[in-house]
Amino acid sequence: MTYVLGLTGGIASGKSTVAKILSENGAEIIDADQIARQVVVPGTIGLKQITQVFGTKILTTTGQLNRKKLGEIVFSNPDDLKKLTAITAPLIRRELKLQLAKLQQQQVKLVVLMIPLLFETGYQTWCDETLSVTLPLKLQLQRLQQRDQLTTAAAQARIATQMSGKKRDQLADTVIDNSQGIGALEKQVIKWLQERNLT
Ligand SMILES: CC(C)(COP(=O)(O)OP(=O)(O)OC[C@H]1O[C@@H](n2cnc3c(N)ncnc32)[C@H](O)[C@@H]1O)[C@@H](O)C(=O)NCCC(=O)NCCS
Ligand SMILES: Nc1ncnc2c1ncn2[C@@H]1O[C@H](COP(=O)(O)OP(=O)(O)OP(=O)(O)O)[C@@H](O)[C@H]1O
Repeated sequence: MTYVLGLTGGIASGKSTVAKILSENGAEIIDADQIARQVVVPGTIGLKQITQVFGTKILTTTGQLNRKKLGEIVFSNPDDLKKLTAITAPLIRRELKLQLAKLQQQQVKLVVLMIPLLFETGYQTWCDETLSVTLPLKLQLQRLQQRDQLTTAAAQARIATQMSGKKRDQLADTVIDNSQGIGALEKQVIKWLQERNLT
Protein backbone atom coordinates (compact mmCIF):
# COMPACT_ATOMS: atom_id res chain seq x y z
CA MET A 1 0.00 0.00 0.00
CA THR A 2 1.28 3.41 -0.93
CA TYR A 3 1.20 6.06 1.79
CA VAL A 4 0.13 9.37 0.24
CA LEU A 5 1.38 12.51 1.97
CA GLY A 6 -0.05 15.87 0.99
CA LEU A 7 2.73 18.43 1.47
CA THR A 8 1.69 22.05 1.56
CA GLY A 9 2.71 25.43 2.92
CA GLY A 10 2.67 29.07 1.95
CA ILE A 11 4.84 30.49 -0.80
CA ALA A 12 8.53 30.14 0.12
CA SER A 13 7.67 28.26 3.32
CA GLY A 14 10.10 25.46 2.46
CA LYS A 15 7.95 22.83 0.71
CA SER A 16 10.61 22.07 -1.91
CA THR A 17 13.27 21.87 0.78
CA VAL A 18 11.17 19.35 2.75
CA ALA A 19 10.41 17.43 -0.46
CA LYS A 20 14.13 17.20 -1.22
CA ILE A 21 14.81 15.66 2.20
CA LEU A 22 11.94 13.19 1.72
CA SER A 23 13.17 12.32 -1.76
CA GLU A 24 16.71 11.69 -0.46
CA ASN A 25 15.07 9.22 1.93
CA GLY A 26 13.28 7.27 -0.78
CA ALA A 27 9.99 9.12 -1.34
CA GLU A 28 8.60 9.83 -4.80
CA ILE A 29 7.58 13.45 -5.25
CA ILE A 30 4.78 14.77 -7.43
CA ASP A 31 5.20 18.52 -7.71
CA ALA A 32 2.09 20.54 -8.65
CA ASP A 33 4.18 23.60 -9.56
CA GLN A 34 6.17 21.50 -12.01
CA ILE A 35 2.98 20.06 -13.49
CA ALA A 36 1.61 23.62 -13.71
CA ARG A 37 4.60 24.36 -15.96
CA GLN A 38 4.08 21.26 -18.12
CA VAL A 39 0.45 22.05 -18.87
CA VAL A 40 1.28 25.45 -20.37
CA VAL A 41 4.20 24.64 -22.68
CA PRO A 42 3.77 25.81 -26.31
CA GLY A 43 1.20 23.75 -28.20
CA THR A 44 -0.92 22.89 -25.16
CA ILE A 45 -4.57 23.70 -24.68
CA GLY A 46 -3.51 25.37 -21.42
CA LEU A 47 -1.34 27.97 -23.12
CA LYS A 48 -3.98 28.52 -25.79
CA GLN A 49 -6.64 29.27 -23.18
CA ILE A 50 -4.33 31.55 -21.20
CA THR A 51 -3.51 33.52 -24.34
CA GLN A 52 -7.22 33.83 -25.14
CA VAL A 53 -7.86 35.36 -21.71
CA PHE A 54 -4.72 37.43 -21.14
CA GLY A 55 -3.66 38.22 -24.70
CA THR A 56 -0.35 37.63 -26.47
CA LYS A 57 1.34 40.12 -24.17
CA ILE A 58 1.96 37.27 -21.73
CA LEU A 59 4.05 35.39 -24.33
CA THR A 60 7.79 35.75 -24.88
CA THR A 61 9.12 36.46 -28.38
CA THR A 62 9.67 32.71 -28.80
CA GLY A 63 6.05 31.86 -27.90
CA GLN A 64 6.69 30.56 -24.39
CA LEU A 65 4.63 31.66 -21.41
CA ASN A 66 6.27 34.72 -19.85
CA ARG A 67 5.84 33.57 -16.25
CA LYS A 68 7.29 36.69 -14.70
CA LYS A 69 4.85 38.90 -16.61
CA LEU A 70 1.83 36.69 -15.90
CA GLY A 71 2.86 36.50 -12.24
CA GLU A 72 2.96 40.29 -12.04
CA ILE A 73 -0.55 40.47 -13.49
CA VAL A 74 -2.28 37.75 -11.50
CA PHE A 75 -0.63 38.31 -8.13
CA SER A 76 -1.75 41.94 -8.15
CA ASN A 77 -5.30 41.22 -9.30
CA PRO A 78 -7.43 38.53 -7.55
CA ASP A 79 -9.91 38.32 -10.44
CA ASP A 80 -7.13 37.58 -12.90
CA LEU A 81 -5.68 34.97 -10.54
CA LYS A 82 -9.10 33.30 -10.40
CA LYS A 83 -9.28 33.27 -14.20
CA LEU A 84 -5.83 31.71 -14.45
CA THR A 85 -6.55 29.09 -11.80
CA ALA A 86 -9.83 28.19 -13.51
CA ILE A 87 -7.77 27.26 -16.58
CA THR A 88 -4.84 25.53 -14.89
CA ALA A 89 -6.51 23.71 -11.97
CA PRO A 90 -8.38 21.04 -13.99
CA LEU A 91 -5.35 20.41 -16.21
CA ILE A 92 -3.11 20.03 -13.15
CA ARG A 93 -5.65 17.75 -11.45
CA ARG A 94 -5.80 15.38 -14.42
CA GLU A 95 -2.01 15.05 -14.62
CA LEU A 96 -1.64 14.68 -10.85
CA LYS A 97 -4.17 11.83 -10.89
CA LEU A 98 -2.31 10.02 -13.68
CA GLN A 99 1.07 10.34 -11.97
CA LEU A 100 -0.31 9.22 -8.60
CA ALA A 101 -2.08 6.19 -10.09
CA LYS A 102 1.15 5.14 -11.82
CA LEU A 103 3.18 5.28 -8.61
CA GLN A 104 0.45 3.47 -6.65
CA GLN A 105 0.47 0.74 -9.27
CA GLN A 106 4.24 0.41 -8.79
CA GLN A 107 3.51 0.04 -5.05
CA VAL A 108 5.85 2.86 -4.11
CA LYS A 109 6.02 3.11 -0.31
CA LEU A 110 5.67 6.88 0.05
CA VAL A 111 4.31 9.34 -2.49
CA VAL A 112 4.41 13.04 -1.68
CA LEU A 113 1.90 15.32 -3.36
CA MET A 114 3.51 18.74 -3.11
CA ILE A 115 0.66 21.17 -3.67
CA PRO A 116 0.72 24.85 -2.65
CA LEU A 117 -3.06 25.14 -2.81
CA LEU A 118 -3.79 21.72 -1.31
CA PHE A 119 -6.67 22.76 0.96
CA GLU A 120 -7.97 25.50 -1.33
CA THR A 121 -8.48 22.91 -4.07
CA GLY A 122 -9.61 19.99 -1.91
CA TYR A 123 -6.75 17.56 -2.46
CA GLN A 124 -6.77 16.46 1.18
CA THR A 125 -9.25 13.73 0.21
CA TRP A 126 -6.52 12.12 -1.90
CA CYS A 127 -4.10 11.93 1.03
CA ASP A 128 -3.54 9.60 3.98
CA GLU A 129 -2.05 12.55 5.83
CA THR A 130 -1.49 16.25 5.22
CA LEU A 131 1.57 18.16 6.36
CA SER A 132 2.00 21.91 6.48
CA VAL A 133 5.41 23.59 6.45
CA THR A 134 5.18 26.75 8.47
CA LEU A 135 7.18 29.77 9.56
CA PRO A 136 6.46 33.26 10.91
CA LEU A 137 5.14 35.71 8.33
CA LYS A 138 8.12 38.03 8.72
CA LEU A 139 10.58 35.25 7.91
CA GLN A 140 8.44 34.03 5.02
CA LEU A 141 8.49 37.51 3.54
CA GLN A 142 12.24 37.73 3.98
CA ARG A 143 12.93 34.34 2.33
CA LEU A 144 10.50 35.06 -0.51
CA GLN A 145 12.04 38.45 -1.24
CA GLN A 146 15.53 37.04 -1.11
CA ARG A 147 14.78 34.07 -3.37
CA ASP A 148 12.64 35.82 -5.98
CA GLN A 149 14.12 39.31 -5.79
CA LEU A 150 10.72 40.87 -5.08
CA THR A 151 9.90 44.21 -3.48
CA THR A 152 8.21 44.01 -0.07
CA ALA A 153 4.88 45.07 -1.61
CA ALA A 154 5.06 42.43 -4.37
CA ALA A 155 6.02 39.70 -1.90
CA GLN A 156 3.21 40.72 0.47
CA ALA A 157 0.72 40.63 -2.41
CA ARG A 158 1.74 37.05 -3.28
CA ILE A 159 1.38 35.88 0.29
CA ALA A 160 -2.02 37.60 0.53
CA THR A 161 -3.43 35.56 -2.40
CA GLN A 162 -3.08 32.39 -0.33
CA MET A 163 -4.82 30.99 2.73
CA SER A 164 -3.29 32.27 5.99
CA GLY A 165 -0.57 30.14 7.54
CA LYS A 166 -2.66 29.83 10.70
CA LYS A 167 -5.66 28.42 8.86
CA ARG A 168 -3.50 26.04 6.83
CA ASP A 169 -1.80 24.75 9.97
CA GLN A 170 -5.18 24.19 11.62
CA LEU A 171 -6.37 22.12 8.67
CA ALA A 172 -3.21 20.03 8.42
CA ASP A 173 -2.76 16.76 10.30
CA THR A 174 0.88 17.58 11.01
CA VAL A 175 2.81 20.85 11.12
CA ILE A 176 6.54 21.20 10.56
CA ASP A 177 8.28 24.36 11.69
CA ASN A 178 10.80 25.84 9.27
CA SER A 179 11.88 28.88 11.23
CA GLN A 180 15.28 27.42 12.14
CA GLY A 181 18.10 26.14 9.95
CA ILE A 182 18.05 23.31 7.42
CA GLY A 183 19.52 20.94 10.03
CA ALA A 184 16.57 21.47 12.36
CA LEU A 185 14.17 20.96 9.46
CA GLU A 186 15.87 17.74 8.45
CA LYS A 187 15.62 16.38 12.00
CA GLN A 188 11.84 16.90 12.04
CA VAL A 189 11.38 15.26 8.65
CA ILE A 190 13.47 12.22 9.55
CA LYS A 191 11.53 11.88 12.83
CA TRP A 192 8.28 12.03 10.86
CA LEU A 193 9.50 9.23 8.55
CA GLN A 194 10.74 7.06 11.43
CA GLU A 195 7.50 7.40 13.39
CA ARG A 196 5.62 6.01 10.41
CA ASN A 197 8.10 3.31 9.49
CA LEU A 198 8.67 4.95 6.14
CA THR A 199 12.46 5.06 6.11
C1 LIG B 1 1.46 32.79 -12.11
C2 LIG B 1 2.60 31.91 -12.54
C3 LIG B 1 2.75 31.89 -14.06
C4 LIG B 1 3.91 32.49 -11.92
O1 LIG B 1 4.98 31.65 -12.26
P1 LIG B 1 6.34 31.61 -11.42
O2 LIG B 1 7.28 30.74 -12.19
O3 LIG B 1 6.76 33.01 -11.12
O4 LIG B 1 5.97 30.93 -10.04
P2 LIG B 1 5.74 29.35 -9.68
O5 LIG B 1 4.86 28.69 -10.66
O6 LIG B 1 7.07 28.72 -9.43
O7 LIG B 1 4.92 29.43 -8.33
C5 LIG B 1 5.54 29.91 -7.15
C6 LIG B 1 4.56 29.88 -6.01
O8 LIG B 1 3.51 30.80 -6.26
C7 LIG B 1 2.34 30.35 -5.57
N1 LIG B 1 1.23 30.20 -6.54
C8 LIG B 1 1.25 29.69 -7.79
N2 LIG B 1 0.03 29.68 -8.35
C9 LIG B 1 -0.79 30.20 -7.42
C10 LIG B 1 -2.18 30.44 -7.37
N3 LIG B 1 -2.97 30.12 -8.41
N4 LIG B 1 -2.70 31.00 -6.24
C11 LIG B 1 -1.91 31.29 -5.18
N5 LIG B 1 -0.59 31.07 -5.16
C12 LIG B 1 -0.04 30.54 -6.25
C13 LIG B 1 2.70 28.99 -4.98
O9 LIG B 1 3.08 29.11 -3.64
C14 LIG B 1 3.88 28.55 -5.80
O10 LIG B 1 4.67 27.61 -5.14
C15 LIG B 1 2.42 30.45 -12.02
O11 LIG B 1 2.51 30.40 -10.62
C16 LIG B 1 1.12 29.78 -12.47
O12 LIG B 1 1.00 29.40 -13.60
N6 LIG B 1 0.16 29.64 -11.54
C17 LIG B 1 -1.10 29.01 -11.82
C18 LIG B 1 -1.02 27.53 -11.64
C19 LIG B 1 -1.40 27.12 -10.30
O13 LIG B 1 -2.54 27.28 -9.90
N7 LIG B 1 -0.41 26.56 -9.55
C20 LIG B 1 -0.63 26.11 -8.23
C21 LIG B 1 -0.75 24.63 -8.22
S1 LIG B 1 -1.70 24.03 -6.88
N1 LIG C 1 15.48 26.30 7.12
C1 LIG C 1 15.86 27.19 6.21
N2 LIG C 1 16.79 28.12 6.49
C2 LIG C 1 17.16 29.03 5.57
N3 LIG C 1 16.64 29.12 4.32
C3 LIG C 1 15.71 28.22 3.98
C4 LIG C 1 15.26 27.21 4.90
N4 LIG C 1 14.31 26.48 4.28
C5 LIG C 1 14.16 26.99 3.06
N5 LIG C 1 15.00 28.04 2.86
C6 LIG C 1 15.10 28.89 1.65
O1 LIG C 1 13.87 29.61 1.57
C7 LIG C 1 13.45 29.70 0.22
C8 LIG C 1 12.07 29.05 0.07
O2 LIG C 1 12.18 27.65 0.25
P1 LIG C 1 11.50 26.64 -0.81
O3 LIG C 1 11.87 27.01 -2.20
O4 LIG C 1 11.80 25.25 -0.34
O5 LIG C 1 9.97 27.02 -0.53
P2 LIG C 1 8.64 26.53 -1.28
O6 LIG C 1 7.60 26.45 -0.24
O7 LIG C 1 8.93 25.30 -2.07
O8 LIG C 1 8.37 27.76 -2.25
P3 LIG C 1 7.22 27.96 -3.40
O9 LIG C 1 5.90 28.01 -2.71
O10 LIG C 1 7.51 29.27 -4.00
O11 LIG C 1 7.36 26.82 -4.35
C9 LIG C 1 14.53 29.05 -0.64
O12 LIG C 1 15.41 30.05 -1.09
C10 LIG C 1 15.21 28.11 0.36
O13 LIG C 1 16.54 27.86 0.01
